[in-house]
Amino acid sequence: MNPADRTITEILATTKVFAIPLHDEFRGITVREGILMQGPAGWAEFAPFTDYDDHACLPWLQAALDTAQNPWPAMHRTSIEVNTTVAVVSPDRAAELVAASGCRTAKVKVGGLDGGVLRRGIVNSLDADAERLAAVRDALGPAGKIRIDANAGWSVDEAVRAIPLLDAAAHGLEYVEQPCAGLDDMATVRRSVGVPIAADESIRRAEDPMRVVLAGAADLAVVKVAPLGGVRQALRIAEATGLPIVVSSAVDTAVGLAAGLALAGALPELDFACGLGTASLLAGDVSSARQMPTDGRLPVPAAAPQPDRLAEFEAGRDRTAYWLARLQRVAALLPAARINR
Ligand SMILES: O=C(O)CCC(=O)c1ccccc1C(=O)O
Ligand SMILES: [Mg+2]
Repeated sequence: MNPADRTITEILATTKVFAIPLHDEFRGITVREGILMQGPAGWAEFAPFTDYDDHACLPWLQAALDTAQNPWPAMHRTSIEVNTTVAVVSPDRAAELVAASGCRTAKVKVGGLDGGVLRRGIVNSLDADAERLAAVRDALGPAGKIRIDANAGWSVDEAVRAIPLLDAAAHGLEYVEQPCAGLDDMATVRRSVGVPIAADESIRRAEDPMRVVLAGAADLAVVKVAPLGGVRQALRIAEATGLPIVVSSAVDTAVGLAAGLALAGALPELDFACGLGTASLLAGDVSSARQMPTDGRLPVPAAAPQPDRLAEFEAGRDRTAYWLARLQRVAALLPAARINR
């Protein structure tokens, strides 16, 4: 075994499986689960959603191994402005969460769905979305910014109808994240509405993120460390798009959020608040060094924190077995040159 492969084997032997309850259901989940692992550069998180197949989990593992093995790249700033993230909750709850966050930007889930799962019946939920947005505007005040995320839940017609309506309800939207699934549909919506469009799933699940740019599908790119294969890889992709970047979390623990903050810190330009204010979605965390925004900002970390609270959130026997088996299957997919030379 060469030294790099030996380190990978050693890192994969340090795994701890966590399970943390969420305050409100998000993306159809109520408990966030995943694996932490430790390498020479520190702790790293591997927590692909359970609906991802093994192949789709590969970049998530490469990202974790990269974090465990290598220090962050050079930083261009010391703190990051973040949005608070509002799940599909009641208007009162949305206002309460936004007010408590201290953030000046809120990202609100819309489209009657909360995550990548398509759920039709948008006609019934549009009113609820509008009411939630009005409540968030009240809580933020006129100077605050509101962005919405439809998680690809709309057809072109639905998006073109919903966006002006929600823009009015929010008294102005900063942008709409992933209104539709397809690149051509995104481009059509982008040409048809007066609100900027951000691509998330179109970047994160794509074979080639550059197709978003070629299709004219977005004004901004949402970039997440884990699905793009690590901080360095995400940095390369972000720069290649030439678009303004919003670094976002996958509802990570303090360990995963540190990698997102490192990416945000390393970007040469960063003009929009990032989606890294997600710690408050979790009912607890693996580390006492939680990434909770102060005045809407988070510090850029020197390294991922120690998971000194892990014992409180250690997963049970069955879920631990599930995650370790999953990790083993995904590790077997690592490029051969890296694992058994
Ligand atoms: O961007 C944010 O504010 C939080 C991250 C977020 O919304 C998210 C978290 C997990 C999975 C998907 C998404 C998403 O942006 O669609
Ligand atoms: Mg999104």
